[in-house]
Amino acid sequence: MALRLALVQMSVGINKMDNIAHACKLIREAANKGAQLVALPECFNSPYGTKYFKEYSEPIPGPTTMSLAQVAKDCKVYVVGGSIPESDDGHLYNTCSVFAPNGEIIAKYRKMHLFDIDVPGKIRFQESEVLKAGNRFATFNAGPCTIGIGICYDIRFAELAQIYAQKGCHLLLYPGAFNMTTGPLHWELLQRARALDNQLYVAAISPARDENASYIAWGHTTAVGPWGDVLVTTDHEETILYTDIETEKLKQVRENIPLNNQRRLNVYTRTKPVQSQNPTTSLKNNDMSGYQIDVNQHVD
Ligand SMILES: NC(=O)CCC(=O)C(=O)O
Repeated sequence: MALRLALVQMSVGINKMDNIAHACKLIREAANKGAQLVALPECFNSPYGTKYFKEYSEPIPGPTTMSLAQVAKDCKVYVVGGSIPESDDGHLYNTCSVFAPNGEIIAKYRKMHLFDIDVPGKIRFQESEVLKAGNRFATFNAGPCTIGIGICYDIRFAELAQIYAQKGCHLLLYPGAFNMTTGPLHWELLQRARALDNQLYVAAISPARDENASYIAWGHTTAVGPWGDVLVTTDHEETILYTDIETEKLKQVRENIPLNNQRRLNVYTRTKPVQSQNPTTSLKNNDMSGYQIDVNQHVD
């Protein structure tokens, strides 16, 4: 049994209500062409940039998610609502909501790894200046598939994908907006790496490129199979890509190359986090100083 997926590489402008209406129109188009699950890009109701997030933010449920809930219900499709700037309790998050064909929100994921990079002379971006990171995984079931959600920069963290694989995911969806510096080399490579590491499907959904935007997206929405093969991809214009997710393929690849039975977990166990020496300070969410792989460990 297969799940027909539509990946919507949509143009995003500065008018929030127009962006929402455009997303709904494209979801209807994909559903009319037989898609059972329609996925939108990162930050589809707002231009992508720290200066925009507060102005475009809204609670969930709010105008954007209520519109997506309605279109999911009208079209009887799953909708992976890319991401939007979410406001909650005085904080902003980069959040993906997932809707069932009856319009209910069945999963919500807040970007866990914020996009903070500095490549001198090329790109500096610090999501953490305005956003707070989420701490929760999000999976849901659609037909034969279990699906895990990450957002853009999250794809760089192999651990997240591995945890989703352990949770039984067949497909990982990453709404994303890579840039013109990292996109050309890293965007597809990371999708293929996560797919191959975990022997599952991966898809990443970008906005279409707007050369006049302050942040220029790479585009190239893509889906990769469990063999690491690119199933469908595109350049940077607005378009909708379609592909079928066949859960049986995972079984076949995992029988051919049985990584899951061959891991040497006893050899490469992680040590537990050490307690802070100073009782007045505790480990922050992103403080990995207490974690390490014991490189001297060996098992005879
Ligand atoms: N929106 C993002 O998280 C961008 C991530 C990105 O471009 C990267 O290189 O990583």
